[in-house]
Amino acid sequence: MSVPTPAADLERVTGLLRDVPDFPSPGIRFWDLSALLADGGGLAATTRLLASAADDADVVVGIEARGFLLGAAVAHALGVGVVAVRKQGKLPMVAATRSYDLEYGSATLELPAEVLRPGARALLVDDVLATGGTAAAAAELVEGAGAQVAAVAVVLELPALHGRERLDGHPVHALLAR
Ligand SMILES: O=P(O)(O)OC[C@H]1O[C@H](OP(=O)(O)OP(=O)(O)O)[C@H](O)[C@@H]1O
Ligand SMILES: Nc1ncnc2[nH]cnc12
Repeated sequence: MSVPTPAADLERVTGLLRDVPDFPSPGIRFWDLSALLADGGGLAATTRLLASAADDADVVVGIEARGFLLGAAVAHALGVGVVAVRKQGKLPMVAATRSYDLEYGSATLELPAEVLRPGARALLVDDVLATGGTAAAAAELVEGAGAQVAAVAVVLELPALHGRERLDGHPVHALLAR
């Protein structure tokens, strides 16, 4: 069977994206990838499209929690490993910590110690880029460890929240914008 075209992949991703009003708080339009991740063809299409953001990356960094699912799939597709950037308090050995605000609260991310090689080209993967607080914190953690951000790849960008502007010119590869 032939590999679907990027246009066919994008159509499949678009058709499986859901939005939910007033979650997790009133006024937030929440983009839910559950149906996309649960669909084998949809997950494969998403993985191919995200992996094309930086096919020369030598590690993927997946951001908790939804970025873990996508990050591991993208890493497997690229034949590289995945580093899980976690919410505070989950890792036994921590290289560095960054706090940030997002659309509906604040959070703290941690990079595991001794797994990101200095000089590595890291592809950051997450589901949504909204205010950019999460991706910017992850990028700072990566760079603080002496690695480079090859690109930030997300399924969905919310351009009204200007997340891209917080990413210091790092290439952003968003499959869709809403
Ligand atoms: O661009 P930002 O405004 O920072 O928002 C984007 C982040 O928000 C969501 O994660 P959330 O913190 O809700 O965590 P979860 O994936 O663990 O549910 C999403 O998965 C991104 O990581
Ligand atoms: N509106 C939204 N939908 C899903 N994830 C998000 N992360 C931040 N804002 C979001």
